[in-house]
Amino acid sequence: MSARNPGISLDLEWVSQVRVNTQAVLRRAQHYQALKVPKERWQAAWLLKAVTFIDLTTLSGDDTPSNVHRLCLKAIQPVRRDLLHKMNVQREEVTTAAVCVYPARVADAVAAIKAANACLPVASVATGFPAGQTPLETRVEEVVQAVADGATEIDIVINRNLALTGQWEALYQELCQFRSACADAHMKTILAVGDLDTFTTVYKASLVSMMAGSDFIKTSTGKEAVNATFPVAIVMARAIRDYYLSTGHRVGFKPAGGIRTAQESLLWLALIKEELGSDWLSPHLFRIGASSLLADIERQIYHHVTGHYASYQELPMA
Ligand SMILES: O=C[C@H](O)COP(=O)(O)O
Repeated sequence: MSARNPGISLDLEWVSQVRVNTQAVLRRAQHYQALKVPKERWQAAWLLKAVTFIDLTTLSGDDTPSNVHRLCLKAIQPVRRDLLHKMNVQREEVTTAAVCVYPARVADAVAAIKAANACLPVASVATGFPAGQTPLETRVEEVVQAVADGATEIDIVINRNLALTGQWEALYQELCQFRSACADAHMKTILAVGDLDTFTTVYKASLVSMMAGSDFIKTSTGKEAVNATFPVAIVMARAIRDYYLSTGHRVGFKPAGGIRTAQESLLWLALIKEELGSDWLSPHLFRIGASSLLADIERQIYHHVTGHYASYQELPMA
């Protein structure tokens, strides 16, 4: 990965000056909603690119070593070999960006990837995911344990209470503790935007998370009623841009939750390119957190290559 965001001292004056123009954000979001996806012949290439941004995720109560093993194999080879061959792409060139699992399944994922002789980051959610309502020591310990088990990326959730009540200093301090518990592992900070009250709170929480040294800011856990939306993405992307212009540190963006179709994934790529520029179209700075998106992308690629849609047995791993 490229240089990490080291964070900066908490700048409460900057935080207090933030105002977001809701109408302007909603108008901009309509622009993305109405965008046309790339023409058929470019589409498959963009879809393959989208695959490389996916944090292939399973976060279910019934996760077991065997379904995590299967998830890892799918992440290592996300698109059928013969389909890649027909597109003149080497299979080594296409993996997902990472797999993302609960802390208790990190060791299973690390073992599965090692057994497959592959190299792929394992991300663990942590800090009392999804609600973040456990004592601070427990949340910090969870990060330490996930790193010890081999996670190289930690998706932490913020304490929404602190954001909703404007306790920015306390939030900053908690996040600094998580960042130091992450050590060399990259920290993705989940704002759980569906639980926040206004775009201004989303922008302020983004800013404080970046000041505390987050490598990525992420929209959602996938468990809130509202997850990744274009308006909220625009607000977070603008916070990332402002932070970069002011500090020179690039922070990544990860929309997550409810992103399920190939078409949507292409609109997300367009949004990132327009809001943050091509530099952000790299797995170092952009991820899509999704559990079922890959299946639809592979189906669309299959259609592109063969001219018809796959039946279940033709894409059994999807
Ligand atoms: O971080 C990733 C999300 O939990 C995935 O959400 P999803 O199951 O709606 O794709």
